[in-house]
Amino acid sequence: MKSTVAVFAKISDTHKQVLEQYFNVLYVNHIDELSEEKCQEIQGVLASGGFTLGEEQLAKLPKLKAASTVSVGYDSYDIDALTNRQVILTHTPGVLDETVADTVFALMLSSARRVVELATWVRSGQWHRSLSDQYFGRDVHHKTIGIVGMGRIGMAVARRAHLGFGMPVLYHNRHPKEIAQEQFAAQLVALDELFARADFIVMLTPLTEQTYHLIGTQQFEKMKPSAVFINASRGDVVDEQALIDALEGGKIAAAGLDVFHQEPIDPDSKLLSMPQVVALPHIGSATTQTREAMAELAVNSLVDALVHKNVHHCVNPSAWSL
Ligand SMILES: NC(=O)C1=CN([C@@H]2O[C@H](COP(=O)(O)OP(=O)(O)OC[C@H]3O[C@@H](n4cnc5c(N)ncnc54)[C@H](OP(=O)(O)O)[C@@H]3O)[C@@H](O)[C@H]2O)C=CC1
Ligand SMILES: O=CC(=O)O
Repeated sequence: MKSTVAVFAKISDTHKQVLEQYFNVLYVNHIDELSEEKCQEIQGVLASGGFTLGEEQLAKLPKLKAASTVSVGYDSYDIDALTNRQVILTHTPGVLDETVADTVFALMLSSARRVVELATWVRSGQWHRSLSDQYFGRDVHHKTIGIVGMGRIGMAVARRAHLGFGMPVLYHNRHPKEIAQEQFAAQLVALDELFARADFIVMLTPLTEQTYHLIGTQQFEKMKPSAVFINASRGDVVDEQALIDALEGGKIAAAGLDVFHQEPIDPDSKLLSMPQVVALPHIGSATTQTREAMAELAVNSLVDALVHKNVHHCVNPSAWSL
């Protein structure tokens, strides 16, 4: 008999067909849409990053064995609660690295060269003569990049920076990443040193108890006034009010942000009124190809876990009991 899975993520018909081959599939927007009876049947969940799965939701899903998120970050999933309940969580590392690195470079280039600000200026009919120096931007090539979180995506950013843009690479991790040293001459430095030396600072750590508000006033105070801050990790890795203060006070030159404390961001946020801020709606991995590859991986991991009793890309393998 087929087991039942609930799908909270938006997936294509191809991926729906794969799931339907193996499972009774319930497509839902929110867990509250499911009757108590239906919840009792659910053994698997497929959801997006940002989906909340903790004690409260687990209490409603007594038969849950596996959850699969169409994201690499899993900070909205309570791993201890899942592991205590012997529910495995799988995610989608690797397949999105190059696309997210492209987004990071889009943020670096657009905030340094004032692309959004000046494109808006052209559209509003203000381009009457050649540009005066008050609108000039800053170079990206050959400037120093500082990557906080030299993991899979950090490496893809470092490759672009080193090979494509001739940028010296600094990074900060808890552990040295020798391959980054060998391939990109990347130098491991303390967080404060990275903030003091880099012209472009790129946040790429996961959000954890350790990285919550890792960046605040103390780090922004260390930055060069000409430096640009990029966040493509999670909003809460940064104290957002401290970032606003640093931008307003001219302590840093600009920011390129794909992630925020609150998503979607409040349209009245001060960040959105600052011309030196480029704000994107959390689109790091949002290309058709990459989102398809992520969904495929997430669907296959769920099938593997529940049907073939194999576990791939699991963040809590100690929960494995299937
Ligand atoms: N904007 C977007 O759309 C996207 C955002 N993301 C975000 O990017 C994050 C990174 O993804 P990915 O590169 O695959 O993850 P990885 O696990 O490969 O890399 C994370 C890196 O962060 C470092 N790190 C972890 N904790 C700390 C800490 N306390 N201090 C300093 N460094 C730390 C790790 O090194 P070490 O263990 O040595 O400290 C590791 O090198 C995701 O978790 C997600 O939040 C991912 C995809 C898209
Ligand atoms: O933010 C996106 C992810 O994959 O994590």
